[in-house]
Amino acid sequence: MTVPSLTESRPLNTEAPPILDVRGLWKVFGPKAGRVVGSALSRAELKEQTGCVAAVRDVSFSVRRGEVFVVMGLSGSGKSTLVRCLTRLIEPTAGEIVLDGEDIRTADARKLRELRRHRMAMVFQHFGLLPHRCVLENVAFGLEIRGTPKKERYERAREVLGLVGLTGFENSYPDQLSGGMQQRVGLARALAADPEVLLFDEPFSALDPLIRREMQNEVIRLHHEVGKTMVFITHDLSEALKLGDRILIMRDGELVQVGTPDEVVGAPADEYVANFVSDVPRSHVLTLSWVMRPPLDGEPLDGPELGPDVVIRDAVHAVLSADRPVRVVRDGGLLGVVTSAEILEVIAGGQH
Ligand SMILES: Nc1ncnc2c1ncn2[C@@H]1O[C@H](COP(=O)(O)OP(=O)(O)OP(=O)(O)O)[C@@H](O)[C@H]1O
Repeated sequence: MTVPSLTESRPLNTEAPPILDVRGLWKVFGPKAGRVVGSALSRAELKEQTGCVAAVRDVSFSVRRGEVFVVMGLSGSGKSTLVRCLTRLIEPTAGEIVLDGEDIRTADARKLRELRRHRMAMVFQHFGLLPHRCVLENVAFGLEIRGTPKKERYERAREVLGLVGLTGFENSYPDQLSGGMQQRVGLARALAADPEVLLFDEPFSALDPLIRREMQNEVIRLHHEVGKTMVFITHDLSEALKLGDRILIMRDGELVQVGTPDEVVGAPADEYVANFVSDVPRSHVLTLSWVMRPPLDGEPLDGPELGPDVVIRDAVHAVLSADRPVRVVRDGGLLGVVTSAEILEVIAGGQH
């Protein structure tokens, strides 16, 4: 598999308050859907006995402000349904959705429109651009609907086009642009409204691999630059590991695990996740905190220092070239030590 590039470890800000809280969310398609909520039957049994499909089953999670939160799972696992439920593009069958203190489930039509236009913008796989409008007008479209005066909305559109690297293409039409560029326009359009949360529904899966990687890097860069909260759907594990601060893994509508990339790879919740991550080179994802150990009696403690969030791959040279154990230190406190033995065990272990 493609190896995610995690040269810069990104310690998660666990202090950040949640911006989005989802509790006990269900979406059941089919007749008398409400009756299926709470059922312990498997998806297949439910389908057979009730004719209903439980696309999302009792899913709860919180997204922290400024986080890139990835929802990952195989086709049919319920990712799109889950994310569409967040803005009620699909009406949930049961559960709570709270955005920054506001209950989305009880929002009226006016509030919902405002929510979709201003607060949670979606970037779709198939761009959804207006073919007869130029790039500038496409990006300004959301602001136009919102009643923003022309001068102001064009100014904002130019600003976000600059952010996504499309300055100079304002007057082009969508069919004059490559897929990657069209998706940049989609991204700019979502950013133009300055939403609190950006939702991405498999935005890059129609792009060829090189462009896809370029767009992933673009998302990382934009995230550093604008610091937006992002909920990103993908079925691609390497994309999830590359982009996610945390990853929610779904199977058959259910949440299987939520964790940071190193948690998902280092401590898979079950066999399903373990199989998923079995091809990931552990040294590229696990951090020193996974391999450090307490110092032994008499072991020298004046070796070089590294932080616990440094990815093993990036620590290899420092650890192997040190003639003393590397001290793993946070805020001046010694957490443990790492020597060549621990590093080589991960590398020699290959996939395991
Ligand atoms: N409108 C609908 N009516 C009935 N069943 C539906 C409907 N929409 C989705 N489903 C079913 O719900 C389940 C979850 O679908 P969903 O599209 O959310 O999965 P996904 O993980 O996003 O898959 P993909 O990556 O293929 O889009 C699937 O079994 C799908 O067939």
